[in-house]
Amino acid sequence: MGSVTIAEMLAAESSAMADGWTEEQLLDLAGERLGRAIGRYFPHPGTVVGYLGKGHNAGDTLVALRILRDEFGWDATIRNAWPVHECSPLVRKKWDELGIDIPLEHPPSSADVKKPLLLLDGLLGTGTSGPLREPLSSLAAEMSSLRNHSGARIASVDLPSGINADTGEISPDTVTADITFMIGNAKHGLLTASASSVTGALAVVDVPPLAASGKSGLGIVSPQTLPFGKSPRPFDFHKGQAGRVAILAGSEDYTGAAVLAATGALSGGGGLITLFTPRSAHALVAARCPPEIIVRGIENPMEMSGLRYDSLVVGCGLGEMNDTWSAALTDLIARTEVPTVVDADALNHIAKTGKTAILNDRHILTPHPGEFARLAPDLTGFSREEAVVRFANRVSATLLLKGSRTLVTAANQPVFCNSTGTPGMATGGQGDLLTGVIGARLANGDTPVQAAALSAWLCGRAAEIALNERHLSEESLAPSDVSHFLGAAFRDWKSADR
Ligand SMILES: NC(=O)C1=CN([C@@H]2O[C@H](COP(=O)(O)OP(=O)(O)OC[C@H]3O[C@@H](n4cnc5c(N)ncnc54)[C@H](OP(=O)(O)O)[C@@H]3O)[C@@H](O)[C@H]2O)[C@@H](O)CC1
Ligand SMILES: Nc1ncnc2c1ncn2[C@@H]1O[C@H](COP(=O)(O)OP(=O)(O)O)[C@@H](O)[C@H]1O
Repeated sequence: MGSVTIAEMLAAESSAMADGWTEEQLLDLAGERLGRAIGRYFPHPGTVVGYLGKGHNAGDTLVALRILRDEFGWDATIRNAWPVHECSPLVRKKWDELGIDIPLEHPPSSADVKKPLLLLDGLLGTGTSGPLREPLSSLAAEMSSLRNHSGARIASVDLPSGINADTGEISPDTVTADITFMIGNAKHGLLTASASSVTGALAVVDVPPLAASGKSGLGIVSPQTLPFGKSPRPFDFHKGQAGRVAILAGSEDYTGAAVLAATGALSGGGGLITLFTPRSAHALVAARCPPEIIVRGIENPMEMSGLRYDSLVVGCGLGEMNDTWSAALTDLIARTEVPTVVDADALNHIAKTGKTAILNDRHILTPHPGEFARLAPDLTGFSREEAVVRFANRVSATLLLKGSRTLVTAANQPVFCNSTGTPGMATGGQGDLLTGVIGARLANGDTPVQAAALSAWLCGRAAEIALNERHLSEESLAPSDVSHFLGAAFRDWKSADR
């Protein structure tokens, strides 16, 4: 499903109203679902402060505050830009229903509130016109200061106040959110690369009467919008059906990359995982691998030919290769008959040898921006969205371009933006784990685009869940922590609980 423009969102609202929905029913439904989505995302209740403008975005926020207080145990309070009598009639009604008579007159003092402190940005929604004006810009600055100096987190309602939700253009005072809960549909401008610095992670709050399919070629990876990967395994399922994953990874210098890829394949649902690694690294890799992984030391990747597997993963931690390994790796990638994830040093190998002609629709390429620039130096002047489309069409492969807003596409397909993840993932090894998860999903029969999109979502979600553990922080989060929470991420995908 493509993301929507504001005009398409308003058309969806008109169509819902033509079907008999009232404005208030839509706002109540949106606000209640929003409140529950926030309550699940921030599972430890503390103090939540709703920052209110005067439009319906404030109305959604008021309803969500009620849900967070009554169903999730948060202390709820309000900071308002305008006196209640200047707000829209529906906002006044929702304010009454919340029953908070006295809003905060000063910024919440982090010393006096129950922690954690969560700020809901309900200053502006789709009724935004131009850059933030007073009194909203002062409240936006206050939120920013609380985030930067007092450990507050910010959840934006529908969009970060100050952004243009059609173009992604950011005005100077735009609120910087940790996560943005988009009401009903993903908003086109919020998926653009420039917007990710203020939206944070993204979530879609499912509001069925407002669901619309936009004309944009940009979609979002979320359980609300993608209809696969939700069914339980059949009761008589066996490991052969979960698939055999073969991984060619590691070297004396990079043993961990191989271990993480294998761990990703295991936690991602692979049935039988065999890790092939240079013989010189075998003892070290085997000692660090989970016991479920079969580890084979090889002298030459040609030893893998003729073996039976359902997906192949190549590249993590292979390092610099001699001529024999280079030639064999090219051969393995070119001749593969199963879906094959090409990552890290295998991508560098293709860039160095210029052999992009060996790529086809069986390949899933997973470059980070540096690797992508090496593969496609001529595309550096294009936006990320434009560059992935051009490159995927050029090589006919599936492409996952990593980043805070990871993109997934394939030849002649829409571009999907991942919605999960956190800056805590900026640590070496997160990509190796992801590669292994993709290998497992492919072995389970997902299409290349499904496997890449779901795996990016799962790794990002697992990282978010890990950060709710009190002993972890953005600074301390490691790929091995993320792997521990892949199971919880699968549960959230299946139940669309994020
Ligand atoms: N669409 C749907 O189906 C549903 C939508 N829903 C929700 O409603 C939200 C949209 O609500 P909305 O239309 O009331 O607009 P919203 O942004 O809250 O306020 C606009 C007010 O702000 C002001 N203002 C504008 N720009 C400004 C600026 N730069 N700086 C300062 N002030 C500025 C402007 O005041 P004015 O300038 O006109 O005096 C205007 O009065 C939407 O995002 C979603 O959350 C849900 O309830 C479910 C159904
Ligand atoms: N700020 C961020 N927000 C969300 N995801 C991130 C962020 N930074 C990194 N990631 C994710 O972490 C992974 C890093 O991969 P990569 O750079 O290949 O690491 P490595 O090669 O060291 O394993 C990618 O999946 C990327 O999308």
